[in-house]
Amino acid sequence: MSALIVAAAIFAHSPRGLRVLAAQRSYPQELAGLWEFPGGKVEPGEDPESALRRELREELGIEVSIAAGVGVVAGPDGDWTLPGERRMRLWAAYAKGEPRLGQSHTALRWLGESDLESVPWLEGDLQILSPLARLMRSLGRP
Ligand SMILES: Nc1nc2c([nH]c(=O)n2[C@H]2C[C@H](O)[C@@H](COP(=O)(O)OP(=O)(O)OP(=O)(O)O)O2)c(=O)[nH]1
Repeated sequence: MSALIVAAAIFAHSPRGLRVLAAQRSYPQELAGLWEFPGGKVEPGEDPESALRRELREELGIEVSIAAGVGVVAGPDGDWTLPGERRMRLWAAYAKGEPRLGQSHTALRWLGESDLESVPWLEGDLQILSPLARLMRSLGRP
């Protein structure tokens, strides 16, 4: 069984439309500077959604509510396949409160669906950008 990573596409409504939070990794050196969905590894014995909530609390100091009617942003096989025998489960969520920059990241940025490609994402996340843009268009519609 490959290691499960849990992460969130955290949305916020802004006057210019729906935005999603991208976070720039601070470590390890080979990933530093690349952008990701905040999250991390599930610890032994932890259920995935609790792991997600713990990571978001630790990394950004926020609680989230999972987006009603969306839940998980699924790939072709549900969880997304990442390089290095990893899988990632990605939830659509809304932040309660403003995310704060912690030790894990060097920058946070709210991106609209048309500027998702304006930052260099981790390689495994590139497959998610088009489905995410589609989801953002549908969620952003009145
Ligand atoms: N959080 C996150 N990790 C991702 C994404 N895409 C992607 O390939 N990964 C990879 C990078 C890492 O190899 C792995 C996540 O590990 P991590 O180092 O963030 O996990 P963690 O917060 O539990 O870290 P640590 O305990 O090792 O410090 O998954 C993504 O969008 N978000």
